[in-house]
Amino acid sequence: MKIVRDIDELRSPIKNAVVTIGNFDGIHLGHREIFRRVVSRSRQTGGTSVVYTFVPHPLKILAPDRAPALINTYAEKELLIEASCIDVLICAPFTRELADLPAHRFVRELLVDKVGVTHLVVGYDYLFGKGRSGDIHLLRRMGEYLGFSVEVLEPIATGGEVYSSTRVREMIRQGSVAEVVQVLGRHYTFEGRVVHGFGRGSQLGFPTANLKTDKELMPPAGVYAVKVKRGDRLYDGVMNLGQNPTFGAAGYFIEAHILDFSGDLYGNDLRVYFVERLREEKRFAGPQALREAIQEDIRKARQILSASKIVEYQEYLDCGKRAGEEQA
Ligand SMILES: Cc1cc2nc3c(=O)[nH]c(=O)nc-3n(C[C@H](O)[C@H](O)[C@H](O)COP(=O)(O)O)c2cc1C
Ligand SMILES: Nc1ncnc2c1ncn2[C@@H]1O[C@H](COP(=O)(O)OP(=O)(O)O)[C@@H](O)[C@H]1O
Repeated sequence: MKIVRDIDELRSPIKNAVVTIGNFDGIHLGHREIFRRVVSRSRQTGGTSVVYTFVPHPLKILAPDRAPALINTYAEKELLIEASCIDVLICAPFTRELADLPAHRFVRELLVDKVGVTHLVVGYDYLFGKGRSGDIHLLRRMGEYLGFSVEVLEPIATGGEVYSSTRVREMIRQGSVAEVVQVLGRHYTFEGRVVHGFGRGSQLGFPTANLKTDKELMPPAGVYAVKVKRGDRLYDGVMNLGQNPTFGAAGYFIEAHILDFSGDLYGNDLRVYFVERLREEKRFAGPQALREAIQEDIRKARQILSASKIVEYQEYLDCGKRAGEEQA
């Protein structure tokens, strides 16, 4: 996948560009259906599939107070879009000037003149341009005289509820990490680097890798059954998010105990996949009561994890095979 970080890098329009535009935070199953349409159309017409998105998320510039915690880091978003078999990702800087560009100028000057759109795929409620005044009617009208077609996707739902980034955020905030798989099509995950904690874990008998991450949206405090990826290996684990109230600690810690593992992890990058929430974080009477609770957490986690298979980014990266299926 080619990544364009500045629209002016595009010296000439992209050949037969089949484009979708949006923020795509979460890359949930609704987003993936949009990408699937873009890829399938570009393959039918010998064109180029293009995702046009913005960095940072527009609300971080326009209304930082209302900007939500992002589901994906920008690095994860790139990986997931690549894994959706897109040819070109435009990650354009979102600036005040861009926000002030009237919708019709955005279409003519950027989408048509710069990107070279021939077919545009958008969701039913897509709004864009200054004051969000551009909508699918404007796109269709402009498409007629500027020579591109517009495909509008109806809302895609599961269990009577439309897939949306807002719904994913609500589920994660509630700790519904098992249920969110139905909306994301994969497990909720983040990456972190192992840093030093207080050195209590080993004394407890359960050393924990304390993680530092730039992930914005995390599930609430509590204990979770997780899978932990280190290099190419995937381990079962238990994770605690919270303040470690048993030790009266102040702060917020993200820590994983990896089952059946011993070794030094400091400085390693680990990717954690949330599989199921086990319980709330509690204040125990002392280390012995906490130790017993962790033993019970591990027992439950083993049961859950032995029966669960996680879906990883790499498993989406099957573009050649999917192209074959579509032709068949
Ligand atoms: C599975 C698991 C469950 C935990 N549950 C709690 C809890 O309910 N309450 C609490 O105070 N600490 C809990 N902890 C966190 C321990 O207090 C923490 O791992 C210990 O203080 C080690 O901290 P350190 O990494 O800074 O040395 C849990 C840890 C694990 C691995
Ligand atoms: N099974 C394991 N799971 C997590 N970390 C482990 C494990 N075995 C060894 N370690 C190592 O032990 C360290 C954690 O020990 P701990 O006593 O909890 O110290 P800290 O307070 O620095 O986290 C981890 O960062 C890692 O390097």
